[in-house]
Amino acid sequence: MKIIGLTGGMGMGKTTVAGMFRRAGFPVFDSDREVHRLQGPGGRAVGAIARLVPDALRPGAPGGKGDSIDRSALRRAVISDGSLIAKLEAILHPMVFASRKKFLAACRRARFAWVVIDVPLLFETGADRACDLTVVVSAPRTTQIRRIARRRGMSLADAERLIARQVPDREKRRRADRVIRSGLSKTDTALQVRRLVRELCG
Ligand SMILES: CC(C)(COP(=O)(O)OP(=O)(O)OC[C@H]1O[C@@H](n2cnc3c(N)ncnc32)[C@H](O)[C@@H]1O)[C@@H](O)C(=O)NCCC(=O)NCCS
Ligand SMILES: Nc1ncnc2c1ncn2[C@@H]1O[C@H](COP(=O)(O)OP(=O)(O)OP(=O)(O)O)[C@@H](O)[C@H]1O
Repeated sequence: MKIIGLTGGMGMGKTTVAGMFRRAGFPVFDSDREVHRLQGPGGRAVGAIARLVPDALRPGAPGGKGDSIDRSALRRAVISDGSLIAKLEAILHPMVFASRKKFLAACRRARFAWVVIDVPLLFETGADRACDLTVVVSAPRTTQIRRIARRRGMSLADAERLIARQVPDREKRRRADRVIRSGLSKTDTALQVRRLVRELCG
């Protein structure tokens, strides 16, 4: 089984491209979604994160799945305390890694030829070393900023801080085996994905 490592800066269109791979029949592991699950009701990271940022604890409803993390409160805390993101990553990354390992083992058992792991910090965490092909989704900076601005709940200044923790787009493009350009229409992006899928699967 071969692994495609999919990455891209915030707002570049990674999740959209991952969806295109999924529709083409590839199993996809979505790291952001896994983080959200770990922070969601009864999630495994809730206790440790709540000890770090007590204000982010959202008590569960009676009879519900349990406590969860208020992501907006967590985002605000991350933004006001520069040392917090590294502590948060230290809690979450080993958990995400363990889930990814399980996902890959299940895909291997099911005899998939190719799978996709969608990892925002693919190069930053060294996850690229486990991949057979790395793909970066990239758009011009102005397009990236416009897309982030459109998303509710995150100001441009907040986005800039997370982007600053990411390997710059130019460096990602240099390191990746393939670049999917997402600066034009989604139809154009889908065409590039289709071309790559055809090349990989014959
Ligand atoms: C910072 C948090 C609270 C922001 O939550 P929010 O709901 O606003 O955003 P979401 O989780 O959907 O992430 C959106 C994008 O932000 C960027 N991003 C998220 N975490 C990080 C990080 N630690 N470093 C750089 N960029 C990041 C990525 O491009 C990601 O795709 C949250 O992302 C988080 O808990 N991050 C720490 C875990 C982590 O490192 N995640 C990255 C994938 S493993
Ligand atoms: N050609 C395109 N290819 C991909 N996404 C596009 C394109 N045109 C517009 N978009 C839009 O860009 C926005 C960001 O895309 P998406 O959520 O897939 O990015 P992302 O890289 O996963 O972002 P983040 O890292 O912040 O979670 C979405 O609203 C998506 O619909």
